[in-house]
Amino acid sequence: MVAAVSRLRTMMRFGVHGLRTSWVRPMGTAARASMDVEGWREREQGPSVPVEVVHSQEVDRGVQWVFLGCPGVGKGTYASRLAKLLHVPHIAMGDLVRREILNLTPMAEQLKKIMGAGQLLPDEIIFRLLTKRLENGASEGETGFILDGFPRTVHQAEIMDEVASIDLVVNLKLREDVLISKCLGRRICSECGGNFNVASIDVDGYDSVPRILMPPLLPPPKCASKMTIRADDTEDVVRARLRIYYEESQPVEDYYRAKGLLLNFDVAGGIPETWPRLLSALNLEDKISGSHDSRKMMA
Ligand SMILES: Nc1ncnc2c1ncn2[C@@H]1O[C@H](COP(=O)(O)OP(=O)(O)O)[C@@H](O)[C@H]1O
Repeated sequence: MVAAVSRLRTMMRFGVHGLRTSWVRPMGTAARASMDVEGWREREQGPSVPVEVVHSQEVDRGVQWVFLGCPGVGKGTYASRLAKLLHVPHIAMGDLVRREILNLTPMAEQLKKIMGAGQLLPDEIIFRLLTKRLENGASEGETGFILDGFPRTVHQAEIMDEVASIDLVVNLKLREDVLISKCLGRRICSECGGNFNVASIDVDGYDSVPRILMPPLLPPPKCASKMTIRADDTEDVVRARLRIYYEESQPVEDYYRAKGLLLNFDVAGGIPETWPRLLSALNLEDKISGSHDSRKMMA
């Protein structure tokens, strides 16, 4: 992990000092917003010191997994539970960006606008936020991660491959009508940050597609009056995010499939049914059966 962070930081420095095309994708695709990152660069880059790769070999590290899947599929729900179970951090790219916006950094308004339109942020911003998060984690002894929301493009996946070795990619799947309902039902507690969902999903199956039943995940009374809705969870923006997912992120599935790392998993119900099925698909049932944690994670 320390080596991965050092490599990422080294690549970023090369990027900043002239070899930028090696990792910053040209702007201007339909999905990618362009923004002025000069101010960001100056503030974030810090002094240009040589980076030493501290560990050449990593032993006994935690898992290095990636969660893929459309908006609303439940990446955060399941990645966070698995991260707890496997004692690694859950690193959600969207949360890192939202935190940056809350910190009122000089870039906040631009970030907000791009996110609000459902577009992808420039790679430079994403890599800087991720590097910073991984560096902080490495300094606290973190040795693995479950990434959620990164990589979102083949280019990001290629860069990731150069800095860390991904063990497994879990690709969550759910039909589109349900994804939209789930995004529109999403609520976040402004105080504790807890994620809830007011959508009550019960859609008939057809042909070989099974019926899908997902009860709402309602907040406890202490959070009920503090529910907020993400600015990008409106129907138009959710549809735009889905389009961008199909265009930019679905090829990432093919990328990892070709490497033999992709595990497809159908989310076909609420957490109590899906969580044990996911553990079984990951051969992790023995990690949890009968424990107190098991009951907590199914809620
Ligand atoms: N890897 C990334 N590359 C570019 N932009 C990103 C990335 N991850 C997150 N973002 C930005 O943050 C927004 C929210 O991300 P996230 O919370 O993961 O949403 P979702 O629920 O759509 O998976 C994205 O729509 C995009 O604007």
